[in-house]
Amino acid sequence: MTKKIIRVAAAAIIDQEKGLVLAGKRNADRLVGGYWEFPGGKIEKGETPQQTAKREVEEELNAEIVVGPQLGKTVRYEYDFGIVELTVFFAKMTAHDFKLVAHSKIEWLPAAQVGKLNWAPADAPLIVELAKTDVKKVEF
Ligand SMILES: Nc1nc2c([nH]c(=O)n2[C@H]2C[C@H](O)[C@@H](COP(=O)(O)OP(=O)(O)OP(=O)(O)O)O2)c(=O)[nH]1
Repeated sequence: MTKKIIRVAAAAIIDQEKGLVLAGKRNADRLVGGYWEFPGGKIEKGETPQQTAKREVEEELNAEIVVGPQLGKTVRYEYDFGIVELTVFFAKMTAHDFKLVAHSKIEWLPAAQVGKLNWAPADAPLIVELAKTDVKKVEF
C-alpha cells in the first residue's frame, strides 16, 4: 500500500539578539511523541506553508510570529504512519509571552547546540543546516 503524504510546515523561532532557537518537546501522547520539534503542523487546504506555520504557532504557543526565509530545503521522511514532507521557516516572535498547549516544554538554545536534543527523525537534515547558520544574520 502506498503511504499517505503528510505536508507539514513549522517555524524555527529565533531570538536574533541572543542567537537562540526555540525547540518544543512534543507531548508524549501525540504521534512522534516525546521528540523535539519545530512548532507547526499539517498544511490545510488553501493555505501557504507560511500561513500554516503562523497559524500553528498561534494554536500551539498562543504567540504571534513574523515568518521569514526557509530553513534549508523541504525534507521528506517516511514514518510507519505516512510520509512527512516538512518545510520549516525562520520566524521571530512579536511578543515574548506564550503558553504551552501541544508541548510538554520548550527550550531556547544556541543554534550551534541544537543537535544536542533528540529531534523528530525527519528533522535531522534541518538540524545540521541550523547548526551552521548564524541566526543573527537571518534577514526578514
Ligand atoms: N510540527 C512539526 N511536526 C513535525 C516535525 N518533524 C516531524 O517529523 N513532524 C511530524 C510529526 C507529525 O507526524 C507531523 C505534524 O503533524 P501534527 O500532528 O503536529 O500536526 P497538527 O498539529 O496539524 O495535527 P493534529 O495533532 O491536530 O492532528 O509532522 C517538526 O519539526 N515540527
